[in-house]
Amino acid sequence: MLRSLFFSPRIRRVAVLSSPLGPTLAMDNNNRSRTTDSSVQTNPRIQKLQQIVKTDASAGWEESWKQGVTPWDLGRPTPVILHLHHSGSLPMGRVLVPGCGTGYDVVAMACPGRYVVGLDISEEAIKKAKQMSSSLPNADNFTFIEADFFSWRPTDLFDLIFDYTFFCAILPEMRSAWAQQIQNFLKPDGELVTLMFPMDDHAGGPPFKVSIENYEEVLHPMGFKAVSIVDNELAIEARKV
Ligand SMILES: C[S@@+](CC[C@H](N)C(=O)[O-])C[C@H]1O[C@@H](n2cnc3c(N)ncnc32)[C@H](O)[C@@H]1O
Repeated sequence: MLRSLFFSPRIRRVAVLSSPLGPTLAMDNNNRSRTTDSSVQTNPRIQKLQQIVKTDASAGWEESWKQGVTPWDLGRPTPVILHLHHSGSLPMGRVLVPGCGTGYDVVAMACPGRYVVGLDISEEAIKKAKQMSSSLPNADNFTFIEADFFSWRPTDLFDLIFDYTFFCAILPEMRSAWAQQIQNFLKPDGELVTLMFPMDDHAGGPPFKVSIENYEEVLHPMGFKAVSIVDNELAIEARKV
């Protein structure tokens, strides 16, 4: 485990889970990550994604879904989300998953008492998410919405936002706007849980490299403080950067 931090309950909380230290990843005392892992840069499917998305960030995502270039898609819920759900560690109420993709995590967290909204800019992604989930027994506990996270206006605020591979998918210059929307969408005592990936040294994206400092830089001005930063022991092998 890296560290756990607790702050006054009056301060908006953010729970951050980082990927575990991979064999080539080192963290110094300031938690700055250094790694020589180049898997993100050398993965041909990620290179293809970057070619598609760099032409036009919004149309590019739709195109990547249409072409089936979705190297991030696990085909199942994120293991740590299942663990947090089954161990009763997630808040009930309303949950938002921005950039939800096929929506496995949306479905995994949805239950009586917890209504989950999956949001994605891609029509094709939302179509796939609905196809995957419409006949599930908990279908009344979630919904999928096609919208741009940066211009969307929800009718009700959220108790929890779960961000996984969305922060790293957007252009780094959009990160302040991301934090502003997180602030806009959460209830005053709401929580953000985000899995930090990829914590490496590569250039370009998506996925763009992230660090704890990158999150703090945009979330601190919004009044967020980390309450917990822990290794994600359940990260799948390819995401251990
Ligand atoms: C790297 S994928 C992650 C998908 C999902 N979170 C997962 O882990 O399987 C990023 C997703 O964000 C969506 N996206 C990109 N920009 C967006 C935006 N401005 N608003 C909403 N969704 C967006 C893309 O269509 C894509 O499905």
